[in-house]
Amino acid sequence: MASVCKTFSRGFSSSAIRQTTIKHLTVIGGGLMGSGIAQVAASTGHQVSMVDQSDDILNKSKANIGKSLQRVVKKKFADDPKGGEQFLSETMGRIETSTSAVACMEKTDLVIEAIVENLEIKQKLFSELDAAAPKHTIFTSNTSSIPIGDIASSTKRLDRFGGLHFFNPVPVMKLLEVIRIPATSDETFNKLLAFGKDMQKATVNCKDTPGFIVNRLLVPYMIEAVRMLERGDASPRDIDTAMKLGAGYPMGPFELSDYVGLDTMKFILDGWSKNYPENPLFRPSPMLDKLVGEGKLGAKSGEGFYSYKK
Ligand SMILES: CCCCCCCC(=O)CC(=O)SCCNC(=O)CCNC(=O)[C@H](O)C(C)(C)COP(=O)(O)OP(=O)(O)OC[C@H]1O[C@@H](n2cnc3c(N)ncnc32)[C@H](O)[C@@H]1OP(=O)(O)O
Ligand SMILES: NC(=O)C1=CN([C@@H]2O[C@H](COP(=O)(O)OP(=O)(O)OC[C@H]3O[C@@H](n4cnc5c(N)ncnc54)[C@H](O)[C@@H]3O)[C@@H](O)[C@H]2O)C=CC1
Repeated sequence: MASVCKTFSRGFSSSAIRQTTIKHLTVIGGGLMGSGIAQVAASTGHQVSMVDQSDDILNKSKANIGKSLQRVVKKKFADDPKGGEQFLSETMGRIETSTSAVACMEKTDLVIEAIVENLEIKQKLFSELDAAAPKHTIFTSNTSSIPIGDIASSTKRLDRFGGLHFFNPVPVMKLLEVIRIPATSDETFNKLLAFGKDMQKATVNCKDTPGFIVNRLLVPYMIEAVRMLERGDASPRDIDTAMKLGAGYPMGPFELSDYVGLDTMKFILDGWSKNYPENPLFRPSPMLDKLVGEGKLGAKSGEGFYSYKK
């Protein structure tokens, strides 16, 4: 049943017709991506359960969502502070937190998984959820690089499995890649596309190919920048300046690497170099391995290619 819902997300109209019957979703992982997905889902009228491994992490995730919403409110409600307060409290009120994904399954229409980029851990999670979730519940992963089919193979609901790949920062980036595996039913795929519209994202249809569309092009570009640094051809600052001023990118490749997380970059590269050893674009990077080994994961850890310590 279509219903009218007020939405306030950045850059879009303030009211929209709801496209889907997805009312409740469970976002698993409250990190960089999960918290952004939970925020946008709640601000577009969905009830959200956000799951992570501890209450400590979840409290930080909620605090980050609060900060990000303040930025939205500052802009959208510049002349209406009361409306801004109401929007903030209503949005936060739609997000509940839990340390048990299984416990959230009973009431959920859609699962979006945004945990660590590791196939075995994702498969273990989904096989547990498959046993607990109602029949109609659709499962999706926000993976950057792992084949959706490999993750889905841990469940018995291949027709109700797909990929929803958001971009960082989720409240700002307008794109959503919607991925289908051969077994995804038309009904599921159409529901995912409609959900993307409800989230006020522009959707593109993707096959389950490595990196889908964006990362198949972006990962080789970012790793080539690291290899340029490894060869001593130019400094991170000069490479970043060159790509921003010479190619119009909002961030240079080193700023973006620190922003997405060097651990995530390494997980992607390790997976692809193992699966496609013949492709030189995907071979490991000693510099990336060293930084991650030293715990330098980018902005989130205070240091990566650049330092963020105050
Ligand atoms: C080898 C492996 C590599 C791949 C790894 C996998 C990654 C993936 O799977 C897929 C990805 O996500 S790839 C990353 C995609 N994201 C990008 O490329 C971001 C590039 N950067 C930007 O767009 C801007 O610098 C950015 C928007 C971030 C910041 O913009 P500015 O520099 O202009 O800074 P601000 O003036 O602070 O922000 C501009 C407007 O955006 C609002 N904003 C920023 N962050 C926000 C946030 N977290 N929440 C809410 N609002 C936010 C900010 O308020 C401002 O708004 P306006 O005042 O309206 O302009
Ligand atoms: N960082 C980025 O720019 C992007 C990342 N992605 C993908 O999104 C996923 C998450 O990435 P990030 O948010 O960057 O990672 P992150 O490291 O910021 O957050 C991951 C969260 O998952 C939690 N977690 C790990 N195992 C869990 C489990 N079994 N149950 C519940 N929670 C668990 C962790 O405690 C952590 O809070 C990955 O698959 C990544 O490839 C997709 C698009 C962009």
